[in-house]
Amino acid sequence: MTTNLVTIKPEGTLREATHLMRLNKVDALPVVDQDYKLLGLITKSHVLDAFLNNLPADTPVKNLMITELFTFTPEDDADKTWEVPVGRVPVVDNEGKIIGIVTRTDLIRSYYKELKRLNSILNERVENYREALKHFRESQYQQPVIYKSSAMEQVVELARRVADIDATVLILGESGSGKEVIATLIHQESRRCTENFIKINCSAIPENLLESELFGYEQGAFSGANKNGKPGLFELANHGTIFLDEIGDLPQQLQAKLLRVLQDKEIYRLGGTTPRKLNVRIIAATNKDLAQMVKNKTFREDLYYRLNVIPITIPPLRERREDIPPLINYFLEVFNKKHGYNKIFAPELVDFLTEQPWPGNVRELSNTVDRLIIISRGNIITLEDYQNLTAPSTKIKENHEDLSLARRLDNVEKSLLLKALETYGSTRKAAKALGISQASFIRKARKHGIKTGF
Ligand SMILES: Nc1ncnc2c1ncn2[C@@H]1O[C@H](COP(=O)(O)OP(=O)(O)OP(=O)(O)O)[C@@H](O)[C@H]1O
Repeated sequence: MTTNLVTIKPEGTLREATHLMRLNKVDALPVVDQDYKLLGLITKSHVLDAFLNNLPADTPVKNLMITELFTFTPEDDADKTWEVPVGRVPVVDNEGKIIGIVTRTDLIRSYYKELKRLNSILNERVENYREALKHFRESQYQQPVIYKSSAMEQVVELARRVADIDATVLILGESGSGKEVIATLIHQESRRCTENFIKINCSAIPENLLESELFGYEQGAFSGANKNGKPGLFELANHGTIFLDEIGDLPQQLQAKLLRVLQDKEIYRLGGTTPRKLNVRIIAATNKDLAQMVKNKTFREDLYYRLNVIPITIPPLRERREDIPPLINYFLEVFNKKHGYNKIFAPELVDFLTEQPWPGNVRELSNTVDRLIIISRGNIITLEDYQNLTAPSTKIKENHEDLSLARRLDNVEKSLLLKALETYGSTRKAAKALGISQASFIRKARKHGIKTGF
């Protein structure tokens, strides 16, 4: 309601009323006595009628005002304004004194304000749900943890034990050894399992986008940003778990921010000044030697200790070869279903893969099973199928007596480079797996005509 009232006394004249209405841009004036008791109301149409009827300008308003008024008390619901047949309703206290006036314009203005406020809350909510749903769908495909070795049994047992202690977990292990699988297990076995499990690969997102991805941004934080602002992954993980994969690749500036989140349990969106309280369980993972990175000063020591509350180390597959046969069976089931086959491994191939030093990790084994299902002709996948897959060029050429040792070594080198690149997806990781520098990997790849993107 409007409390800043312009009123007129009953003795006030038509001239004064016209002047007051024009000056204050109002369409009506409450007529009050010296104690501000409401006596009546004079409106623009009364004034117009008076002049049309040639009433003199000094006629007192008490002669024209309406006295049969709709009024409200301060406790009345403003919505009642829509129920009365007039556009403005004076508000009076229990002594009959006027304390304000409610007009339909007032109502529309306040509805408009409220609508804008609700709209922005709604937009923020919708954005939150949309993002959460996206991540939820991505994590829909849940898979079991397959193992037989006692080494993995210990890992799984520890993961289950810490699942319900809300402490931060740091999972260490080579690339493709199953760190994400264990992180998922921890979330699923924890009290937070009905909430979001948000995964983020810190090395997969460009450094300049990572901060807004993690912490979100307020509206207008930067050009090109969503105009309603955007929640970060931490907010989406609220009450649930966030899995920070490849934490060793987190840029230094964000290491400081993450440390603050861990300490204060709140975040600031980019461009924001109000903190948002968070209740998120953090699981981090890396294939890097974080302790060494701390020594080299490329990873903050304080953050390392905050993350390393419960370390879980996953041994590489070559150190737990008993897991290979059940993993093969599991991947056969998955990929047979995917490709519509019903193939099996010949027992000697399973023995061969279990006995020979397996060069990769679980991811490579999974890729190998997938490809063997696709390329093998029969329903039984044989050792020969595997040899054809892993070193086709060397195998064929071995039959040619005229190949020199240098050529043969070249062929082996080429197929190793190709396989590493295919398995690890980047020259950096492939080079690391082969124990050579990235520059040397790229040089060798060029020599063999392998495209690396450089
Ligand atoms: N014990 C397991 N049982 C079933 N599948 C597994 C197991 N371990 C790993 N995998 C599968 O192997 C692949 C690699 O596992 P995962 O992504 O968990 O490895 P990672 O250590 O997180 O890898 P990166 O360091 O590259 O992120 C995935 O497809 C995963 O489903």
